[in-house]
Parts: sequence; C-alpha cells; structure tokens
Amino acid sequence: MAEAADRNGAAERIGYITRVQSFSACHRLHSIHLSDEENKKVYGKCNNPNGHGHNYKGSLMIDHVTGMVMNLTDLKRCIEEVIMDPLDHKNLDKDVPYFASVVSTTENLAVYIWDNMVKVLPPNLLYEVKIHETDKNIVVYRGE
Ligand SMILES: Nc1nc2c(c(=O)[nH]1)N=C([C@H](O)[C@H](O)COP(=O)(O)OP(=O)(O)OP(=O)(O)O)CN2
Ligand SMILES: [Zn+2]
Repeated sequence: MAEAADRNGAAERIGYITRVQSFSACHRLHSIHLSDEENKKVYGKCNNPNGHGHNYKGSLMIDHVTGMVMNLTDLKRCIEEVIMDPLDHKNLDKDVPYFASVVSTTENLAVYIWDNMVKVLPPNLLYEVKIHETDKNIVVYRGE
C-alpha cells in the first residue's frame, strides 16, 4: 500500500482504487508482417478471416503515492473516453486505427489502454491495467 503524509507529517495508509469496466469487441489475430500461412500457423483458430468476439473485462488500478484520492466519477469519465467510446461494440482491427498495424492481442490491448489512460488521468496515478479476454486469459500491464 502507498503511504502519504498528512498535514501533521504523520503517515496515513491509503488503498489503491480499482474500477472495473466490461466491453464487447471482435477481432482477428493477424500480423501484417507475416504471410497468410505463417499467420495461420502462429494464431490458429484466432486467425479466422471473419474474426471472433469477446466480452472483455478491464480493470484499472489507481495508485495513491501522491496521497490524492481521485473522484470515481472522474475516473468513470476517463474510462468512457478511453475504453467505451473507442472499443465497445467495435471491431478492434477495423475501427481502432492503432490496431491496423498492431496485432490485437490482449497484451497489446492492455498497452493501448494504458497509453491512452495516462493521457487523461492526473500524472503518476495509473498503477495497473488488467484485461480479462476470457475467464481464463488475463493480462496485467503496469507500464513497464
Ligand atoms: N498471448 C496471447 N495468446 C492468445 C491471445 C492473446 O491475446 N494473447 N488471444 C487468443 C484469442 O484471441 C482467443 O480468442 C482466446 O480464446 P480461447 O483460447 O478459446 O480462450 P480460452 O482459453 O478462455 O478458451 P478455452 O477453450 O475455454 O480454454 C489466443 N491466444
Ligand atoms: Zn480473441
């Protein structure tokens, strides 16, 4: 847990905040840098030309190193802008310019969300982006 000093210099303990957001999208795992044959070999069923869908669950964890508590209503607005508007009910590969050249794996989706969240959140607040692609496939990204 992060600690911050209060007005009298005493350390107070502050938890991390997580906000969860579900969104639905379809995609196809396909690299423009590989041949059709190589793509099929690497990505298997996920290279199906007509794509497939997921009910993703994203969670954003906010750190309190600064001692600043972010209003969850503000966080919700940021999530609308970064996750819901561009990704929900979209074809990731065709509707999101970033994925025209980047394969829409969950790892890359987590990086995309991180990079765009840090643009709209107060500095140094974002701690972790976690994406559940399925119940079993989960990716965590902490900006490394
Ligand atoms: N490293 C990665 N590998 C895979 C990714 C990914 O994002 N990163 N994604 C996929 C597919 O998109 C695919 O949709 C995953 O589906 P599936 O394997 O069917 O999912 P489950 O493991 O949850 O399904 P079960 O069949 O129930 O085990 C593939 N690889
Ligand atoms: Zn998939």
